[in-house]
Amino acid sequence: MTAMLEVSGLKKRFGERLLFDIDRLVLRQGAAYTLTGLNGTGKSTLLRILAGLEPAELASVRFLDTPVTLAPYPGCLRDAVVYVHQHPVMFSTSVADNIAYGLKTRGLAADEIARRVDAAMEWAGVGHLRKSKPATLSGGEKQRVALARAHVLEPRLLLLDEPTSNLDGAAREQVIALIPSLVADGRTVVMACHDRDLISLPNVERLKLRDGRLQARQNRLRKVI
Ligand SMILES: Nc1ncnc2c1ncn2[C@@H]1O[C@H](COP(=O)(O)OP(=O)(O)OP(=O)(O)O)[C@@H](O)[C@H]1O
Repeated sequence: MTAMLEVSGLKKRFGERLLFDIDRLVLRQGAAYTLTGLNGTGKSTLLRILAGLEPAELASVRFLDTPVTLAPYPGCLRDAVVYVHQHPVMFSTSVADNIAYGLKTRGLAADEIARRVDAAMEWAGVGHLRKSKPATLSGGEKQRVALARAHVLEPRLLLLDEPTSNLDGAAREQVIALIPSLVADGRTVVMACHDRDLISLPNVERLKLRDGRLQARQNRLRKVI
């Protein structure tokens, strides 16, 4: 499978503290990964670095085999990588407006935006919330709207920070059920999480941050990368 993102020599420090030192990380096209590790090991920080939102020391970064910089990504890649925050911030207008926002900033035609927003809301099961104010949504509904808002942009790489945290029961299951379809169409998905059900989803590989290093686990094989 072709590499989507290849990062070498990634070090993150906060002041004197070296949070992690990753020799090499390769995320393949159309692959899904969970990023696990104890609290404070740096999962959110790593996602933010990969999203181009947080500076770090990097020896090299390649996106679809082209050398790029992170923080910031070049303009052409800003649309290709989407980060979904653990507690998504939304405009106080309506659910539909929030999902449409990114498409409007890209200058798409109004009928194309309407078509894509409808499809994304249906995909996430939030069509009935079209006119609702985000402040009135439950945690599970808000997370599904955030996923619809990311999905509608058709990113190549999706970085999800604890997509099921603070959810339980049906709300959690509804979010988990959306993940496999995100990987369709050759997208790459990385989810920082502690959720056993996400970790054990079929065809999801596990990246684990431990003692400042990143370990890749595939089935019973484990190697330090
Ligand atoms: N801006 C910052 N300045 C200094 N330290 C920071 C900063 N941001 C994060 N840290 C520290 O870096 C460490 C990693 O934080 P991060 O949120 O990435 O961990 P995490 O693995 O996602 O944790 P959790 O599972 O609790 O969400 C923490 O000890 C945190 O306090």
